[in-house]
Amino acid sequence: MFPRRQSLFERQEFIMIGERLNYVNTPHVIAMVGLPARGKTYISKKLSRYLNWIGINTKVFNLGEYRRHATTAYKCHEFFRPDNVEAMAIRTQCAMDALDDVCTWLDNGGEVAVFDATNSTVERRQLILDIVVKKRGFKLFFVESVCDDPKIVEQNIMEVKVNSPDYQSMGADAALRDFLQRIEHYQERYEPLDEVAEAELSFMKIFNTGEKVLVRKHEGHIQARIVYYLMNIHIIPRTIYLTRHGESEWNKEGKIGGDSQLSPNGVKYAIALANYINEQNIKNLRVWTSWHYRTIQTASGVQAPQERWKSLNEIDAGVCDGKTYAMIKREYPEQFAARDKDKFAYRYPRGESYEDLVARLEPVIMELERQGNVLVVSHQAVFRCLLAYFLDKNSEELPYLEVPLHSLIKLTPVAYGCKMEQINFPIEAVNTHRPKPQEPGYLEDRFKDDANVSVEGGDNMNSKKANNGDATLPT
Ligand SMILES: O=P(O)(O)OC[C@H]1O[C@@](CO)(OP(=O)(O)O)[C@@H](O)[C@@H]1O
Repeated sequence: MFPRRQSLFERQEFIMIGERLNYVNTPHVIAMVGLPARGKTYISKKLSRYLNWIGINTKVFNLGEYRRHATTAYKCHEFFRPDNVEAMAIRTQCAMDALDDVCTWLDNGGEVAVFDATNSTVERRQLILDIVVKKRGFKLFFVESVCDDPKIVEQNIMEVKVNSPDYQSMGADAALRDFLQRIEHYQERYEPLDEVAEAELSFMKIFNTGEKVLVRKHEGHIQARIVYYLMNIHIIPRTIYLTRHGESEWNKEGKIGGDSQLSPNGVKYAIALANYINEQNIKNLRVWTSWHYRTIQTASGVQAPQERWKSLNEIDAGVCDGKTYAMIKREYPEQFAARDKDKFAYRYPRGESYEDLVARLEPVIMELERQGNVLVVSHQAVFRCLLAYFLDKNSEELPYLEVPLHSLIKLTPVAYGCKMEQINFPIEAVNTHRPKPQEPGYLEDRFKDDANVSVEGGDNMNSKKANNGDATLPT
């Protein structure tokens, strides 16, 4: 019905699909290497979240969980002594079981399996190589985390290990002591990945959480992406602030897309936001906005260096740009129904899909990973994609995540994920969230018919008073 759009995004997606198809034929095992408390689980979970977000079906297999399932005898460091023959047999069996599950999962459509274990001896890595590559024909890439900074190791133990199921009924100090002894047992037999002795392996080594990185024999698109991603992440504490622009004139009218100005309430939000952020005195804050007028206007009072990102522009609604949902339903009923059926994959004619948007936002995520404190001022669909990355939401949930106007989202990295706080500013704004079909509100008047659309006031929109929330607003 609509002529095919020749955009950069389409070309990118074509390349990605091509590579994905190619890649699907050769599933990967990413095997972690390193002493306990070196951030292997952190890397595994984070990598898995990223790969799933870019559309590569990834799952983590954590050997500790297999061990806890197999026996309760691990509650003391003695279990991990290399000369504890009985325990060693259990540990080896657990590794075999986990690798079995890894292979079964990859046989059944999985694309990347992350094997989260110490894999700290040449012998164990050879075993993995035999099973994964020689017997099953999968690709194998090792990721070793090397850390000789006692402060980082102790911080890791206190943050995640003392609260692990291994130490449920033990005090923090006793757990720390026991865990340090456990590390010593591993240290006795630890053989770091060796370029010469293990010349046939593909791997990367990350020293002291990214201070230095060594990459050897990585091959193909997927390994290149993993290497690039892991080179960019850091663990320095920081906060990412996300906010949509203030309410725009088109938001009030229920129109999507465009480049309209802020409404009077939107201007109030811009002032309140700037006051709030400026009062916080956030260290080395950077501000990123899209190229749209409404985000630039919203961020204009924030005192910090500002950058404009075209990648942060709102989803391109193509032929539907400038229309209300009711108009789209009337003028393009098939398109409207198709979007409701699969909102993530649906691409607006001559526009974009949420899937396209994720691809467009990958460089933004990469740069956010590298940065310290950042305030991002962008749009509803863009933030759904970014939040799905940070909060590990799948592609079905993603297009329906709630990102109301006039609220500020604070994301702070914690142990294995992200803490999210939302500050709702008490400034009125329309509600632009369209619920899923069959959910309460789907058939609300504002989506049914546009006969009552008021160009001046947007009377058909459900005006929603933002709740007072936990905001401490400047006076
Ligand atoms: O994917 P849906 O739910 O339609 O939401 C995206 C829409 O949100 C809007 C508002 O309706 O974003 P925004 O105001 O943040 O720029 C539209 O411009 C955009 O098309």
